[in-house]
Amino acid sequence: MRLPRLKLWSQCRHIASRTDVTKLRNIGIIAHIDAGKTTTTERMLYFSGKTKRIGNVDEGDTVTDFLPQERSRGITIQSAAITFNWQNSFGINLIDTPGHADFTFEVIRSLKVLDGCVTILDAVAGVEAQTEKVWSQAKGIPKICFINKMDRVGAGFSRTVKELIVKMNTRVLLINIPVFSQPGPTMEPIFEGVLDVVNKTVLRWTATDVNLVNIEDVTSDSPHWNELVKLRESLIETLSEYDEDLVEYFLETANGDYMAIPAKKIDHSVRKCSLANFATPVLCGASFRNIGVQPLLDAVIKYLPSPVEARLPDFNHNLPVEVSNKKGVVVNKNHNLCVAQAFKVITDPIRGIMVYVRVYTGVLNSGFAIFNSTTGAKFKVGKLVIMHANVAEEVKQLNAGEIGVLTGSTVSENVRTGDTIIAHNMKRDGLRSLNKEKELSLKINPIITPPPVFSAAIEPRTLGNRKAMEESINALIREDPSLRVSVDEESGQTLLSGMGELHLEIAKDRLLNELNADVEVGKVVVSYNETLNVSSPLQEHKSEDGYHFGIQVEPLEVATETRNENEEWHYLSNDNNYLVMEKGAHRLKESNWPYQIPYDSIVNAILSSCLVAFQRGGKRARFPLHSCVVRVKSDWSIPPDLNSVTPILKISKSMILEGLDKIADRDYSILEPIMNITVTVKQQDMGQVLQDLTGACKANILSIEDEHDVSSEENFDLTFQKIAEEQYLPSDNTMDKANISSGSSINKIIKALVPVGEMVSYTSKLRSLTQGRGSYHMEYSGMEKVTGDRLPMILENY
Ligand SMILES: Nc1nc2c(ncn2[C@@H]2O[C@H](COP(=O)(O)OP(=O)(O)OP(=O)(O)O)[C@@H](O)[C@H]2O)c(=O)[nH]1
Repeated sequence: MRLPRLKLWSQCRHIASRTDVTKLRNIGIIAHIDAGKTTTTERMLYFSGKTKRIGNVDEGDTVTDFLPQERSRGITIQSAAITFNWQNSFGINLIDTPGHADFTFEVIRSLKVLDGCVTILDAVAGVEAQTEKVWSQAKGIPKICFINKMDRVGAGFSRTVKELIVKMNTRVLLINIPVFSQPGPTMEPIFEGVLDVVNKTVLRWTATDVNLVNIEDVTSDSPHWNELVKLRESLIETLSEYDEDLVEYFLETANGDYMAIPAKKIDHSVRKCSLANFATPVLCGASFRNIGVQPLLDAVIKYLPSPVEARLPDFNHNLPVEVSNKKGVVVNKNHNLCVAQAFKVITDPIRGIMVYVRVYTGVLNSGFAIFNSTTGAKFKVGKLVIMHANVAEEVKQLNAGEIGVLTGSTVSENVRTGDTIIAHNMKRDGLRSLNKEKELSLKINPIITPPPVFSAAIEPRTLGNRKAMEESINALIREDPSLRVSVDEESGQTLLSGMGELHLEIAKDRLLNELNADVEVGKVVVSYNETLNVSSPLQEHKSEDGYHFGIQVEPLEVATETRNENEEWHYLSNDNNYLVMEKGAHRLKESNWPYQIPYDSIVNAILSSCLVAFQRGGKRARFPLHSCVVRVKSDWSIPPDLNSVTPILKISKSMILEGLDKIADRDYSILEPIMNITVTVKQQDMGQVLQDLTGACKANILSIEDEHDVSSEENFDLTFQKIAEEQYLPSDNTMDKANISSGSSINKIIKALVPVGEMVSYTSKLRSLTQGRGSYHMEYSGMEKVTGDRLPMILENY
């Protein structure tokens, strides 16, 4: 046996090359609440040399959770983007996302611009509900799994891996597994390091210096040898299912010896499988104890894609896209075209509005003219910066693949979350030389926001404060488009709506304490909607001065049933409403356009009318309309010399409203948000919790399972069940001992569908029902029509 050696896992001193796109990784950290995302991010920043001390969530001094509300509550609310370096000249742009379901939108918009993900799992809790959700949202993005909290009593590495295979339907590649020391026969094993399957070493972290790692080669006389042989065999067998080159090497060069394949060869093969989403590399550690984070960073570089290997965004036009290591992504064969997407807006107290963008192709230069193809705005970009947590580095340009920030007064009115921006790489005012029809109208498909489920009324304390209140609400919404504001036409009341109670609570907190708004916030109520049961009669408008429109309002399900390729569907808002333009003669719009006003402007004008009309609400209780469609018949026309969209706006708005008025009251239905809830309780509390769910909460119980029991999985796929059974996994010694010694009962998981209105303040209710032993996770499932005795109850309360 060779003697162990000490490695100083020195902090990265190299400056990443900003021009070599193959050395860039844009990654996100995703997981269930409290899995350890922020703790892991803090360690990554420290080990990369970006910070000089390690911040802790529990002490409220982390770099990425810098909002006062994040620090005081110990949770992530906003995703934070940070840039740091690792290994020889690699740059990592990392986004730490929130785990709470109320902030799902933050995760969705981050995933849109990321090329790879690190999924963090809590080794005790296993694969939790929100992890399943974000995993499915990150479909198609290569992922690495980090099984964290291996130091906790009850940690189960293999049990968690098994859940991962069955619940996420993925093969796994065990890159390292936990190593424990056993202080005494009756004592708990202590997690101290990992067995590195690829490099055939054991890594032990020293308690005295977090940067020092004790590395021991595993040779045939080592106690870890037998385990390593089994793990290597299993790893190579899984890789061989995808990678024929490895099979060839294994048979011909390594002579069928699993231990003879060099680490480089295996890493290359793992990368192939990971990029193809064939399997998920799995590592483990305990970030809080600084164990396992450096190998995780190595894995990010080795197994996750660079921007040229990543999937491309969905563009609205089918333009040719070429990808090469040297030139990166080139759209429409135009090397001068820069396309970027804004994915996050924040208001910094010193720098003002900051817009985070991901550049997909070309170069974004400071001081150059930019075209926002989503809104049609043209402006000059001010300063460009790269964010290192809350420290900004000013740069002259952002290259393809990079994530950076636009600042300056011009960006605040001109860019919102989700907008596509176009620029010329070389010329300050080069927009005119770009192709108008194809390049300047190129859009990355927008980020769809989920609908809000709760609202609260907001009133200024004094009448003179209304303007200041509106400005503060606008600032809040600019940062978080999953918050929504609406004004009731009749009462003039302003309603702020959000994704959950916590979401609104944080919004209220920020409004009062950060933006110093002098407002009164009402109690939280459910965001009900209304929908149509029947279509409106066809409304026709024909005037001598050349306007002709045929407009009809329909329930979404009616429009979906008859949907065909002669229709153009435009998504309206998160209320699941659409505008359908029947194509007809206007299909020839590009080659033979008879009007002065461009087609897109006409559509945008009608979209605005739809929004206003749907927001006015239905006839039952004036709740905003949901799942409705405005259909514009194909034979519409406008005066050819018309140069303003105002008349189109006016005509279409009044036609939609007339159509809605002609539908009888009884043909409107109230819709309520239905939530998917997962409650985790001890066996002894289950009866009471179930009784409350089915009784007071009107829940529809979907299933009751033992925690970690994957045999009754809903998405149960026999192939992956078999893969899980065949996967070689070491025994979970801490978990078994923990269960035997504490005799703790297994948790039960109740899954149900519940109307959101019955879940207000459920956190405190569950706490009292279970003496604080229960927990739950809730997310939006969909809207359902309210029937029976719930209907008069809802109408009475409004
Ligand atoms: N024992 C142990 N505790 C850990 C470990 N990593 C994180 N924690 C603790 O777990 C709790 C949650 O950690 P966070 O890093 O805030 O988790 P998160 O996933 O970022 O949480 P949200 O952002 O709110 O979703 C904190 O109390 C951490 O100290 C670990 O490796 N071992």
